Amino acid sequence: MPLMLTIATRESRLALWQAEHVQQLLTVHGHRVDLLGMTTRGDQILDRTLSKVGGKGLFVKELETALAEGRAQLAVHSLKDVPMELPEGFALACVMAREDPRDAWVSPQCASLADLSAGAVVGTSSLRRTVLLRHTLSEMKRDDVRIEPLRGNLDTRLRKLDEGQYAGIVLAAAGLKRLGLGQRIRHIFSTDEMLPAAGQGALGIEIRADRADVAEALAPLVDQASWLAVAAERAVSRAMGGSCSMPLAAHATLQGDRLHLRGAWGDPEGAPQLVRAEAEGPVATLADAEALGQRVAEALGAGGAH
Ligand SMILES: NCc1[nH]cc(CCC(=O)O)c1CC(=O)O
Repeated sequence: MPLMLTIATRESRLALWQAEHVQQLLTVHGHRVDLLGMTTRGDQILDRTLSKVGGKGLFVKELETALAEGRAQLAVHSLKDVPMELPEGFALACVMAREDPRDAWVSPQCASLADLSAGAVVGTSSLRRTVLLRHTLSEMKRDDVRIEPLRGNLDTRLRKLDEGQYAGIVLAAAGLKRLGLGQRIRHIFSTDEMLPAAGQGALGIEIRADRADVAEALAPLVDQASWLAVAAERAVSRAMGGSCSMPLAAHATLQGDRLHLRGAWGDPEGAPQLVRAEAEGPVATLADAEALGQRVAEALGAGGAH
């Protein structure tokens, strides 16, 4: 049955692209879809790293209020920014086909980390990227390179790079590609070089748990392979008490019916070594995928991650 739907969305260029993408797909399926743009606390606070001001929830709370009040029926999220546990009454109703999950190196001067001059500054605020970069730079004997905070939406981050505040920055390839900025990518880190964040590159759609009709409308947009992979990744974060204040990477790939999941953890204040773990097995359901995530989390914990 065709529905009249409103998508609550943040107003960054990336969030709007993502909301419009879902709007288009639902329109093709016969629904009438409007957008409701809103500013979240996470968009307003730009001077502190997210882990210090309350983490991922900052980007979704206002959107959830709009769902609760019936001003909107869907919220489209970068799954990476969605807390592991949704509040009572909300559900993740759809995970869509994943974009490139990897991290990208963006730099006007340096084709790769190897080109960085002595004492160069690299920008990122993600604890995960920080510990993975420190690990790689330490292996390259490049402890002179400094990693400094970089916040703001994609355009802001690129502007800060272009103003010369950083020699290079690390961003999700997915966001750059979605906004047609793929030509700014100098190098895409392989998942061996830099293990992605749980959910990176995947879009998730949140609804009110009591809206079975909306869930049904979203069913054609679901990509089950992507959902299995991100369910396993998010289970690693969840089992580790995850928030974005955790220097944790988790990435899964599906081959046939077998999911291969890798996790990595680093101590932001400690040695540049990483704790790594992986698991592999057949998955038919989200619960199977989550059990694999649980195993990797336990192995990371046994290896010293906390
Ligand atoms: N934390 C911000 C954020 N959330 C999702 C993306 C990229 C798109 C995605 O992962 O789907 C980004 C930007 C970035 O990390 O460079």
